[in-house]
Amino acid sequence: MSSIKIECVLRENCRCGESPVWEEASNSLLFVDIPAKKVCRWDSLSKRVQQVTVDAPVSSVALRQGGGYVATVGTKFCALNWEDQSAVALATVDKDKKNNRFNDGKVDPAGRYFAGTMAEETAPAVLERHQGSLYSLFPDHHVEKYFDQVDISNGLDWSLDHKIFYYIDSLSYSVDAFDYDLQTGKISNRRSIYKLEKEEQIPDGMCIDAEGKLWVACYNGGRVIRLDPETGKRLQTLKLPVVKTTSCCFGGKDYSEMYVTCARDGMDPEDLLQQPEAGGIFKITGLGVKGIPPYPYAG
Ligand SMILES: O=C(O)[C@H](O)[C@@H](O)[C@H](O)[C@H](O)CO
Ligand SMILES: [Zn+2]
Repeated sequence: MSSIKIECVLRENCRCGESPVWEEASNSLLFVDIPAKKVCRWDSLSKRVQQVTVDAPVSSVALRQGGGYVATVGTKFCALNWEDQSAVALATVDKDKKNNRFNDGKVDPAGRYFAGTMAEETAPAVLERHQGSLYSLFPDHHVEKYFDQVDISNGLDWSLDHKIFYYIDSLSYSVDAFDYDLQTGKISNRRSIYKLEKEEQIPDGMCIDAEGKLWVACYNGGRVIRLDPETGKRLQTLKLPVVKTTSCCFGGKDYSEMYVTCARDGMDPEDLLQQPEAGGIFKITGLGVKGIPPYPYAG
């Protein structure tokens, strides 16, 4: 039995930290602060943070093949150039929905950038329902839409054999699976693989580990849970000293560490006193299981 250690490695005071992504080439963790319109890069060796500010809420960031990054900014899929701090639109979605923005996004094993949308929140988890959709940006920059009627498009990842796509629409309180066709990027046969228990609260970001199990950050639940998608059973619960845990990824040496983002927005002054690390970046070691490298966008 390994001994699990959970520490706040960066007190960043993110309003809503999200989309942690490990960049092996720079030993860095990328993440965003959605309402602060910031993409951050934390160098795990120097412990320094760099940031790029964009002109709209930025909900996800991903690596790009050939260098640089892609990000979802407002309702745009963008190419992000770190050196000149520019974000250039590659495609726009939900043009008829002025109150929408993108939320979580991630690249599939074939290099397509998947991301879903939602109506802007008036408070955490308070928003006009059924306004979101799930999309992907193909390497040739065309966009495909999968479905609409989404409340809060959130965590996503693919099984290790690339045959299943896992997806969370937060207000369904369910982790869902689809059959996945990697060749075409098509999804089918939606089903629920896990329903959250009441105390687990709202399912948010998610990632898969090298054993094919899913790790789901529970917003308001102050925890990350490990699920077996085959049996539908919860295998493990990691409790954090902050309640608004938003997402997780593996990183560090051989992807043996887990990084967790969280939010401050929606907390009252008393909560903030009790959770001074809210909005920080947490590192979890000693899990005894590794993750897999993130896939880069192929366009
Ligand atoms: O982190 C995200 O994915 C959203 O953008 C957040 O706003 C929370 O998920 C939401 O508030 C909880 O439901
Ligand atoms: Zn999220």
